[in-house]
Amino acid sequence: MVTRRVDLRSDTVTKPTETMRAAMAAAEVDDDVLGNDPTAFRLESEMAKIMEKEAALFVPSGTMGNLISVLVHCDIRGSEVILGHNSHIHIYENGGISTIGGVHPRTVKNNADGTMDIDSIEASIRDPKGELVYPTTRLICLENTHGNTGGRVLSVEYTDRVGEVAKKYGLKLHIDGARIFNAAVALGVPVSRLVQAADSVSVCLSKGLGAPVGTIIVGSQSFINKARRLRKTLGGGMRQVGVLCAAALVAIQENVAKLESDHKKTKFLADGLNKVEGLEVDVDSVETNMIFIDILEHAKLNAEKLRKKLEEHGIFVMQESSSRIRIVMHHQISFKDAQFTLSCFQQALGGVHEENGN
Ligand SMILES: Cc1ncc(COP(=O)(O)O)c(C=O)c1O
Ligand SMILES: C[C@@H](O)[C@H](N)C(=O)O
Repeated sequence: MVTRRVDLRSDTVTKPTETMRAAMAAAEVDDDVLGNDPTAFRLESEMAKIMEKEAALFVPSGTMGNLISVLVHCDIRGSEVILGHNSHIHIYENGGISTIGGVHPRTVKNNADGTMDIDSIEASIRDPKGELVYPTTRLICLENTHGNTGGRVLSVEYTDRVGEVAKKYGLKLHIDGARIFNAAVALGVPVSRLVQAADSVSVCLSKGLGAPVGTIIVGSQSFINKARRLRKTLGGGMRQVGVLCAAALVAIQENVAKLESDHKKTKFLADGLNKVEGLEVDVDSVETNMIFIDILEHAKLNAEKLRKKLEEHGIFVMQESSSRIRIVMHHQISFKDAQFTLSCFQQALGGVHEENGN
């Protein structure tokens, strides 16, 4: 009977801490549709201040945060958004910006580091001379950290340069900042500086920050006023939402400081896994809390069998393909859990290969 559970499927799996549960139970609440739930107001004010934007809005999920942000910026029919071909908005949000919002996606190739080449972004902006036939480019979306490239960090300089392109062509810039705090901690910069060029940011509270639910979108007061109305249209207006916001306030107070340790545990595990027989990890690309593990041809087990074998020991990972597994670290994984996880991989696959072996 396995008693230990090491859940590395995602940083979305964390459970509310005791302090979060106490804060939820004691939360001061009111109807957030009819006015302002006082705890929601506190959270929104706190996040607007941290991100150095005029205003903020609590929404139920990162998907809704991105959808609302894109739809506010692209509120005219025939709008087009430039985004990464490997971005969360393009791949994991059911095409909501198009199916619900009628916004046309124009994808630009994501590089291995999560960026899109600036000249490719610029070349993808529609020429106004063709407005009779072309969609109209209105928005550029970045994602920081970038999930599908393994939690890669976009730099301040890169973000500022994309912001300059947006300004040059009269476009808006949205950042899917589901893990923006991980990026800021990895860079050692204030999160407000990292998003300075953005007109809007969607910040997940329910990922590395460890809140049970929710996302905050930040931007100008005018943007947030429109976002609040769209949130209601989408059914995201909630009543005594302070119960959830109270946990998010605790998450911000307690867990931002733990992100650096999450990254260290991730790096330790990546280093160790790269030495396991039959596995390959691009350790240099591990910058935050994610690891993509490639299962080599000659490995004793394929991804499916390895995932099942690990589950026998209470270790849960995300299978990305027949030959790739993803691990996401979070504050409820201890360093000992990371060591235990490594030993289970070693045991399942037959030990450690030489440093520069297969
Ligand atoms: C980069 C990124 N953006 C957005 C989301 C959507 O967040 P949610 O699952 O809360 O809808 C996720 C989900 O984990 C994500 O990884
Ligand atoms: C899979 C994806 O939707 C989720 N955001 C995660 O990273 O776990």
